[in-house]
Amino acid sequence: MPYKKLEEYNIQVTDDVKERYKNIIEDLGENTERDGLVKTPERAAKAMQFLTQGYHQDPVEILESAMFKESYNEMVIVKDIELYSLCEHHILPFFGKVHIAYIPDGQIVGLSKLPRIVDVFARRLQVQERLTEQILDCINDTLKPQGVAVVIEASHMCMMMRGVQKQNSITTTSGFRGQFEKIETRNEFLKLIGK
Ligand SMILES: Nc1nc2c(ncn2[C@@H]2O[C@H](COP(=O)(O)OP(=O)(O)OP(=O)(O)O)[C@@H](O)[C@H]2O)c(=O)[nH]1
Ligand SMILES: [Zn+2]
Repeated sequence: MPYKKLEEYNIQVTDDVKERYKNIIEDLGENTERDGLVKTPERAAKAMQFLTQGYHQDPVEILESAMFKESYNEMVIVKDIELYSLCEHHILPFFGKVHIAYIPDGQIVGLSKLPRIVDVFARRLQVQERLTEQILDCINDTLKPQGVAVVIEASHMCMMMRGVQKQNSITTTSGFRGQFEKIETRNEFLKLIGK
């Protein structure tokens, strides 16, 4: 089942993670018996399951559920897709925007499926580079378009709240397949997304 609903948290996982969060919160110097914190281990366990639900979802199934034969063979761009993911080194958020383009080769995909597969890969422990490639490869291998391009611009909380503490740096990653390996096509895409 591709989309996990809030009531579908795994009870066993919630219980296990809840107990571990309780220990972590106490180790960090807090009192898990005080009013505001009594339910926090359970809330955190559910939040983390939500934020990592991508491990249990199938992006190929999502794309294949809405592919349609069409002769349109110009560039299709969905830009400014909101991104929220977790850096695998610190388990802190990184967030920003994803821009996706593809040139169909006989079939198009339902537009909403592109942000949906972004979420499937983003809701895992990630690095921005791998996230970029996974989105790219999934579209390329499933839809088999003439070309596909992905650009991600993101800010990493692990570089903002801690570590180097740089508030304004933005990391850009990109990947291009097929027609987008040609400089003119790539430039047209970059121009259309305002880069
Ligand atoms: N390439 C890449 N690096 C990331 C990403 N998210 C976080 N990092 C980096 O992962 C690195 C982990 O480096 P370590 O030296 O092991 O960890 P650390 O001591 O906490 O490093 P600092 O963040 O520099 O304090 C850091 O440089 C992070 O900035 C990502 O998506 N891609
Ligand atoms: Zn990090």
